[in-house]
Amino acid sequence: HDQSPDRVYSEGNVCPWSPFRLPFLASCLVSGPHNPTVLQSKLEYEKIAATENGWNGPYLCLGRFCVWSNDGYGNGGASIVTTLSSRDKVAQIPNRSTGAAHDTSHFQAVAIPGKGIGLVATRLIRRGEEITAVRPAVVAHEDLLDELELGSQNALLDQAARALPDERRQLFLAQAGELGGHRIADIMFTNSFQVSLGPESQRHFGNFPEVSRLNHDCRPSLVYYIDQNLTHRTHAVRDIQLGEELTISYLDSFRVRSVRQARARASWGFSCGCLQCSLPEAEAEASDARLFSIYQVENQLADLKNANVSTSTIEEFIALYKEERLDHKMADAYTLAALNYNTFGLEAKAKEYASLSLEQGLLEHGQDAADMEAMRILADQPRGHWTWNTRQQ
Ligand SMILES: C[S@@+](CC[C@H](N)C(=O)[O-])C[C@H]1O[C@@H](n2cnc3c(N)ncnc32)[C@H](O)[C@@H]1O
Repeated sequence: HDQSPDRVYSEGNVCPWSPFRLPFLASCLVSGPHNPTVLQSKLEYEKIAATENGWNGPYLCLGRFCVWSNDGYGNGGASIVTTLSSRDKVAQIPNRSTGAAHDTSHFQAVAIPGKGIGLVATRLIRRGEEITAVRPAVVAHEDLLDELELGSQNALLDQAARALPDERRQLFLAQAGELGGHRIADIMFTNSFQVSLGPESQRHFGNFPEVSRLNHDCRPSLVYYIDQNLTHRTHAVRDIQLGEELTISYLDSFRVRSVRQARARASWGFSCGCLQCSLPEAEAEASDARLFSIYQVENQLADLKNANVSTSTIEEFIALYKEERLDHKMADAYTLAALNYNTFGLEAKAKEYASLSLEQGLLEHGQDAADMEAMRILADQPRGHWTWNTRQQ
């Protein structure tokens, strides 16, 4: 079976169901009866078919999931495969957000030995710079995988790709696939990020073609988060030299090397050869041991009443993070340090680490992150925070 993008795209085995989109595929105008939707009533259809903030559709519904698309959304259009309630959430997001222009002048895509294509810096990039800010091309509800059989999942994803404007669809189809099989599903699984539209029941996969060329490193040069407007933002977490690769971490950075490598193989089909994974055996063992120590000390510090904690525990904790080169994970470490210093009534230290947490947190999580408010109080008025002087030195 030929799975080339062109073939999959032109198969036309699923026709747009919505009257808004019928002219979209010429073959569908003359094809036989095709109504795969499970919507029960005309009323239900009319409710669902209304255009919301540029979201047109549904083009196809299977189970409780439908496909909608919006040509004016974000970076050249997007399709969503989701439920009606999640569609409503997406429709509340403005089509464009400030600062979400995609400036590519500071990096370029090149072949990287053993990694396919990757992005490298075309100038010195300073820590803290925003590198990309892009909206998704395709967003798909995670529950598709549990609730629909494979053929239906693929039909919805095909329809989502088909409903994208031409240029956006070409960019989407140009992404790497690693796992083989159905081409669009492969693209989604190889290149997607977890996107939440609220509670767990609204977890989605988000595909952002402009950042799909970022390869993995266990100690990456960029951090990313996806904000409430579904904008995927990356920032440099350290200075990046001209010609150096821009990377993100696909994996849990706190796992030992063997686990990280097994997960990279299982999910993306590569053996991680990053600097941290390529350490000589003795150093790799020392790195694994440090990660275990971080886990233990973190548990101690998270209990703000733990009597065994001293200021040297906090110092040791921060030193372990730095030695382990966890530049991209410092926000939570600084938060814990600030809170613990405050429990000892050490005002200057509490302020210092709260400020560091705020600065790093903006890069890692954005300004809406959960701990930001507590850190703002601590950076400004440590004595006004409930943790002030609650523990004896
Ligand atoms: C999201 S894509 C990244 C861009 C991809 N290299 C490309 O050519 O489009 C993920 C795929 O890139 C490759 N990749 C990413 N990081 C890698 C690494 N550290 N070492 C080897 N291959 C890597 C794997 O093939 C993986 O499935």
